[in-house]
Amino acid sequence: MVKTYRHESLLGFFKGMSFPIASIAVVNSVLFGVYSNALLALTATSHQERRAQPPSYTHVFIAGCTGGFLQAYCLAPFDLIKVRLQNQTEPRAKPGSPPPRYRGPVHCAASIFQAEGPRGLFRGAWALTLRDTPTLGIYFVTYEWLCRQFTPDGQTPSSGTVLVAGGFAGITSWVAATPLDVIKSRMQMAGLKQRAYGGLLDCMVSSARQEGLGVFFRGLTINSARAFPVNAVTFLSYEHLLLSWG
Ligand SMILES: CN(C)C(=N)NCCC[C@H](N)C(=O)O
Repeated sequence: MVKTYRHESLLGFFKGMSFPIASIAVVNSVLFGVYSNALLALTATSHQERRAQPPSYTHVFIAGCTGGFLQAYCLAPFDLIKVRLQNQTEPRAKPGSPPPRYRGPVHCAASIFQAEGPRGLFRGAWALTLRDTPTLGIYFVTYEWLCRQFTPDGQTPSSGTVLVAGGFAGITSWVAATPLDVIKSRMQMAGLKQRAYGGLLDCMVSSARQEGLGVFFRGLTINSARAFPVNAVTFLSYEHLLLSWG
C-alpha cells in the first residue's frame, strides 16, 4: 500500500476500476440468473418453496458450477483489461516521461484487439473457467450450508445470517480459487511481457519452481478481506430482490 501510494498516489488504488464496475452488474446477473434457473430445472421448486423443501447440496453445487462456467466467459475480457491496467505501474503524467502503454480501458481493449486479434481479449479465459466453475459451486454450497445451520427449518434466513453466510461463502471460494487466480493473471500478463508459457501447466510448474509453493496463495489475505463485505452485500441484495420480485 505504501509503495503504491508513494509511486502512484491515491489514484493508484483505483486503477482499472471503471471496467469492473461496468461489468459487475452483467457478470453477477449471469451468475445468479443461471444459478437460480439451473436450480429451478434441477429441483422443480421456486425460490420461495425452497425454504420448505431445501435442495440437495449436490444440486446446489451443480447449479453453482453451471453459473460459474457461464459467468467466466462474460467476465474474461473485462478481467483481462483490469489485470493489464493494474499491472501498469508507470506514475501518472510525469512531464517528459513516455506515455503509459494503455491510456485507459477502451484504449487497452483496442490495443489488445489490434495486437492479438479478438482471441487476445480472451487470453486466460480457459484458466478463468477452471477457476470459476468449481469455486462457484463451493461458493453456493457454503452459503446454503451456513444459512441452514443458523435458520430454524422451513424459515427464511435473517438478514444477519445472509450477510455472515454470504461473507464466508466469498472467503471460502477465494481460498479455493487463489491458486488458479495467480496462474490466470500470469497468463493474462504473458501477452504483454512477451513471456510465453506453454500452457496452464507450464505456467504452474515454472511459477512454483521459481518462487516456491507460496506463490499459489499470493494475494489471499487481501482478497479475503475484500471478499467478506462484497459477498455479504451481494447475497443480501440477491435474497431481498428475489423476495420482493420473486
Ligand atoms: C473466483 N471466485 C472465488 C469467485 N468468483 N467467487 C465468488 C465471488 C464473486 C464475487 N464477485 C467476488 O469478486 O468476490
